Amino acid sequence: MAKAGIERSPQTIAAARHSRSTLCFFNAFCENLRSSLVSQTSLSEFSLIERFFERRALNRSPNDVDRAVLGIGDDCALIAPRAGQSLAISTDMLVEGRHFFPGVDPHALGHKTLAVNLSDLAAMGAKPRAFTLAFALPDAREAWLAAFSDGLFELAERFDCELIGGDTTRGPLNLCVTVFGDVPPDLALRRDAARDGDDIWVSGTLGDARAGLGVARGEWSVTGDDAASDTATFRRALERPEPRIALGIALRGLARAALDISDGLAGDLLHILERSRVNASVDADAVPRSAALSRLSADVQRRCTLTGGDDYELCFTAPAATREAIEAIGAEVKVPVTRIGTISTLKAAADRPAITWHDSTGAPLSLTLQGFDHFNAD
Ligand SMILES: Nc1ncnc2c1ncn2[C@@H]1O[C@H](COP(=O)(O)OP(=O)(O)OP(=O)(O)O)[C@@H](O)[C@H]1O
Ligand SMILES: Cc1ncc(C[n+]2csc(CCOP(=O)(O)O)c2C)c(N)n1
Ligand SMILES: [Mg+2]
Repeated sequence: MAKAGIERSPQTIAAARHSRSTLCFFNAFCENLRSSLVSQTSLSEFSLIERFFERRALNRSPNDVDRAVLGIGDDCALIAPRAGQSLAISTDMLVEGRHFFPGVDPHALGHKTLAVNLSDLAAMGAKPRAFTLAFALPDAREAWLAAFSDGLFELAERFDCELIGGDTTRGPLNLCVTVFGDVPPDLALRRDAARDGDDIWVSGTLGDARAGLGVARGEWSVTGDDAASDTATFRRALERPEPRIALGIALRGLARAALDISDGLAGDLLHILERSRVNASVDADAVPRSAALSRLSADVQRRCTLTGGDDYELCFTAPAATREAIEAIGAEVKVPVTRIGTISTLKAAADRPAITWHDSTGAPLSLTLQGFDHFNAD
């Protein structure tokens, strides 16, 4: 919640102009201004914060008991932990060229910046409460900021998640959110809780976001009668993921381990296995996919569903005795849930946890799959 050192007062500017002794200061001020966040034709840093972020953050009832004790405007925000609950905290950063293409729709970017963070709360079974937003912008364009903040706050308001602070600076486009949520500590859906015999489930469908990335990069193309709507499906999945908050909360006390699939099923499921010290057997054909993805080649489907990142669906394990309850929850929160495999014990305590893949006939598949890795990325 630091503030960049930009001089704002017009009186200070005038005083500097009329004093030789302050000439150096005035030169420094001019230099500062040149390299500061805003050009003379656009917004100042603080009017930008006030107009596009602080005003909307305060657009809530002052009597709302869920609000922070102290929000935007001080050196720190203050939030009080709730009785019997832990604060779930997570940070995710989006960098232009790494997480999104230059020139992406700013409304979609605002949505995704918060959505990927809320998704981590969903994966813990936590209820969103507040967030901070730190960003670097190359320049302060009003239309861009208006669309970005609309996309951000439309999602924040849907999940009653309050913006309580942040940091604003000039630089290559980079957006970082920290989210805070509430979860009773003994009901949090942790990665280390999978047990022998658990079913492995995923929500929604997997692979559309990776299919959208492949289309945008020209790795494959979409053809046929449904080309326009399939392309729109993939693009929507890539740009506007839906955090599965209601599902995560409903799974408290039923699911054992959970995470959100940001780096691809193969890599992310392995995180559960490593934390829980167990193996998994997965039916690659059972992994749910959209009708649009089913129209791409079998190879592309497998690559997108098993290794594609950016889906933000939940992968969770649960005892077989909870199958009906989990189906009922999926119906209640209107998110399809699909069983794709089973957890088993390691053969020897020192073994590295692994996933064995098979097809719908049970025939083993020899797949070498890797999740998204920033330093070894696909
Ligand atoms: N620079 C860092 N310092 C400390 N902990 C980190 C750092 N980067 C990541 N972590 C921690 O490592 C763990 C895995 O991080 P990761 O970012 O892969 O989370 P994820 O939920 O698997 O993926 P995503 O980033 O897509 O949400 C988390 O507990 C995270 O807090
Ligand atoms: C332009 C562009 N290039 C690549 C991708 C794919 N991608 C980037 S980061 C990531 C995993 C989640 O990130 P993190 O682990 O940092 O949360 C994925 C799947 C994209 N969306 N846009
Ligand atoms: Mg996660």
